[in-house]
Amino acid sequence: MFSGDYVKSQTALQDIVAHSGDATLAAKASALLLSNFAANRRYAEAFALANQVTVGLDKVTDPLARSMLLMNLSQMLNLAGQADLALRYAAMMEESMPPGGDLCYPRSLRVAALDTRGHLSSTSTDLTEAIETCVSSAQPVLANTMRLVLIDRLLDENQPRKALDLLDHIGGSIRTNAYYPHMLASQVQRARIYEKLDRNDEARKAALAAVAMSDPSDLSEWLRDAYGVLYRIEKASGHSAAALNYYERYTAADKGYLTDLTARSLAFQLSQQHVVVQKLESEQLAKQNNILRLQKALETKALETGRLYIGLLSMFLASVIFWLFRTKRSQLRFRKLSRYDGLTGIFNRQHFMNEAERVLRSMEKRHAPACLLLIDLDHFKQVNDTYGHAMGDVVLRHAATLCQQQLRPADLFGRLGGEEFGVFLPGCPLDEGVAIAERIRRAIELSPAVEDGYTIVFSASVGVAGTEDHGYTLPRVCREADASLYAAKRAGRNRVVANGHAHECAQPSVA
Ligand SMILES: Nc1nc2c(ncn2[C@@H]2O[C@H](COP(=O)(O)OP(=O)(O)OP(=O)(O)O)[C@@H](O)[C@H]2O)c(=O)[nH]1
Repeated sequence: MFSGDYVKSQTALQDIVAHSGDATLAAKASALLLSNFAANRRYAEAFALANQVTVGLDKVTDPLARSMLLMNLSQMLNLAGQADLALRYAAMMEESMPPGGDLCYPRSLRVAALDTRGHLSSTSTDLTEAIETCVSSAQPVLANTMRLVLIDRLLDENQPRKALDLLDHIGGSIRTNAYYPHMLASQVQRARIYEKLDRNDEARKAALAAVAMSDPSDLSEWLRDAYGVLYRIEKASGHSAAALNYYERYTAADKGYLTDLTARSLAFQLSQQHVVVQKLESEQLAKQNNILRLQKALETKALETGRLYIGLLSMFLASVIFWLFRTKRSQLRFRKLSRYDGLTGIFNRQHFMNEAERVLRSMEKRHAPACLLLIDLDHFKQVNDTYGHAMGDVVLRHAATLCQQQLRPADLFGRLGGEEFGVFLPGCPLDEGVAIAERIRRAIELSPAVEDGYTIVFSASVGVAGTEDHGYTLPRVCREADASLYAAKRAGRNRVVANGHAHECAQPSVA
C-alpha cells in the first residue's frame, strides 16, 4: 500500500480480514483497508467497512489494533465532514492510550476535526499543543501537518509574514521527509503567501511548481488553490488569455474537489442509511419475533384453557350424568317401592287397584269380560302362632309364587294386605275365572311350604266376581268378589265361590 499498489494490498488485506481467524490481525488489516479505500476514493466501501468496524470495536482489546482503528475511523469521518464523530474517535483514541503512549496521533486528529468544523484559529491551544506534542515525540511529518494547518489559519487571518516565517522554518524538514502531500501543500501555501505579500512572480513560480508536481487528475484543494493563485496573478497582470485558462482549470479543480467532497459526504450518508435500515429491519424482525412468540404463548394458553374447559365440562357432564343416573335409580327404586310389595315382590294394593282400574277401562271399551279373584289364606294366624312370624312370611311368599304360576302374563296380581291377594284376569269370562281360581286353590292345597325342616300345609279361600254380572265398576266388582270370599270362608274355607255359588270344595287343612 505504501508503495502505491493499492489493488494488490486491498486483496491481501481483505483476505486477512476474512480468513486470518485472528481478531487483532483482522482489526489492524481493517484499519489499513479503511485508509486504502479512502485513498482510492472508494468511499461507499470505506464507510460500509467503517460501520462494520465500529460495531466490533468493543471486542478489539489489542492497544495498537484499537488505536489504528480509532485513528482511521476518525480520519474517515473527518473526510466525510463528520467533525463531531471524528472528534469523538480522536478522544477515544487518546483515552485508550497506555501511559507514556504517543499522544501526537490523537491530538493531530483532534486538530484536523476542529479544522473541519471551522473552530480553529492560529492561537488555538489545541493546535499549538498538538504541534508541541508531535515535535517532542519526534513525529516530524505529523508536526508539519499541524504546522501547515497553522499556516493556513495565519493566511486566513491575513498574517502572511508570520506564515512565511513558519513555512521557511519547516521548509528543511519538509524537504527532508519528502512527504508528497506536504511538498505540494507547502508550495501552494508559499504561492498564497507571496500573493498576499504582492510578490507575484514568486507566487506564480511557487504555484506553477505545485501544478507541476500534481497529477492532473488530482482532486485536492491544493491544486485548486494553486490554479486560483495563478488565475488571480495573470488577471492582475492583464494576461486575460492566461487568466481565463487558469480560471477554467481552477473551476474544473474546484468542481472536482467539491464533487469528491460531496461523494464522501454522500457515501457516508448512504452508509448511515444502510445502518438505519438494518437497525429498522432488525427491530422489525425482533418485533415480529416478539409477536410470533406472544401468539404462540397465546395459542398455548388457549389450548390449555380449552383443555381445562373441556376437562371441566367433561367433569360437569359426568357429574350430571351420574346425578341423573342416581336420580333415575332412586326414582326407579321409589317407584318400585311405591308399586310393589316388599315381601312378595308382586303389586301392592294401590298399584294393583290402579292397574285393575286402567285395564278394566280398556275391557269396557272392547266389551271384553274380566274377572277379579280375591284369595285369602285360611287360618293364617295359626301359621304365625305355630311357626312364628318369619315362617308366616315364607308361606306368604310361597303362596304368591304358586298363584303366579297359574297366571298369564297379561293378568294382574297383587297383595292386597296381610294374607290376602288379588288377581285381575282381563278378557276372562266368569267360568274361566272360576277355573283359574280353582287351579290356584288346588295348587296351594297341594303344595305345602317347606322350610327349616317344617312342611306347612295350608289352604286358601277364593271369591270370584266377573264383569258379565257386575259391570265395569271396580269397587262393585271388588265388593262382589269380597262377598264371595266371605261366603267361601263361612262355607268352611279352602274353596272357590263366585256370585255366591261355591265351586268345588276341598278338605280344609292346616298342618
Ligand atoms: N307372617 C306374617 N303374618 C301376617 C302378615 N300380615 C298379616 N299377618 C297375619 O295374618 C293373620 C291374619 O289373621 P286373621 O285376620 O285372623 O285371619 P286368619 O287367621 O287367616 O283366619 P281366616 O282368614 O278367617 O281364615 C294375622 O295373624 C296377621 O298378624 C305378614 O306380612 N306376615
